[in-house]
Amino acid sequence: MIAIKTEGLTKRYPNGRGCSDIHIEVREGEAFGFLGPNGAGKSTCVKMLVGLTFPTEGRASLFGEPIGSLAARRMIGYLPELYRYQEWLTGREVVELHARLCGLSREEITRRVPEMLDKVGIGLRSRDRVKHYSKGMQQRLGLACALVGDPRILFLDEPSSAMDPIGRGDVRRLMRELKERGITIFLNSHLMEDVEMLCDRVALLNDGKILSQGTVDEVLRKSPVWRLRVGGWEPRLLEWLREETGLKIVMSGAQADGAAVLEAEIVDEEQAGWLHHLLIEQGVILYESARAQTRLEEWFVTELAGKNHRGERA
Ligand SMILES: Nc1ncnc2c1ncn2[C@@H]1O[C@H](COP(=O)(O)OP(=O)(O)OP(=O)(O)O)[C@@H](O)[C@H]1O
Repeated sequence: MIAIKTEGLTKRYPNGRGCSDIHIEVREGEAFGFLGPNGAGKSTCVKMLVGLTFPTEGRASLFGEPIGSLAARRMIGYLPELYRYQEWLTGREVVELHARLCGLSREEITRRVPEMLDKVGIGLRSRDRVKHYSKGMQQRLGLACALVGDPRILFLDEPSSAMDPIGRGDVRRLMRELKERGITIFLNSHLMEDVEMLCDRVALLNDGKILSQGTVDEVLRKSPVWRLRVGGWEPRLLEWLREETGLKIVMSGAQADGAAVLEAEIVDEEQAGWLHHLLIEQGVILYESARAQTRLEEWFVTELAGKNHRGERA
């Protein structure tokens, strides 16, 4: 079932910025990574999907319900990029308020609010006022608010931007758990590792438009480069190996004690076997050998190379 569908979704602000002609489909239970440089239009698109701002053209739906409708809004949980909660309330009161807005019954509120506060790791501080919370705690509070209504679709705009590495790890685990429960996740993030680990598919936005989209597996195509960490290396071997194998081999790191890292472009596995055989025959010690993988970060940088990032320009 399609959870999120957009057709030519466009928002043009009076200054001409925003995003345009966005076509995406996210299936139920999928995690979708929405990526792009600063100012690309990611938050604008999310704000339309959650019904906070209106499209100037195009349309979109959540499980078939038009965005902005009550039926669509009932299905979502949203952690905004710039979250601010009522400083004079306690954390618990803020989540209770969100639970009431979601229409939860008194019994559900009594059960779910403390459960969500514990889940995001602020249960012990839930009776403190928000003004005494750190930025990371406020972001955790925002996650509790997004989750309290038990949403079918979760929109997370930079969910761990204010958190320390421990907090980021907590959010990563939480997102994985939610995905395992079948919740559809739409994630805006600059943390490529998180996107790579969680998302099934990604779209890359630049200058308000989708530049590229596909499954994470497609994007992280296997690279032809093998990386070998070796010991007992002698510089004379490099030229000899190139001649024996006919492969393009470079040394990406060599030390006086014979430790070195080689990178070889290998198309088929026979060549890999031959290279490893020759190295061992020459008395080289193989500590590690693996095919290098393109990381999402490299994909992001490569796709955007030479492109204009209008959103960031004055
Ligand atoms: N309310 C607004 N009025 C006018 N222009 C806006 C408004 N909100 C955003 N913009 C502009 O629209 C473009 C897209 O902004 P948006 O916040 O959607 O980008 P983003 O991809 O979420 O960026 P970031 O990664 O920095 O959060 C930017 O050029 C921004 O300056």
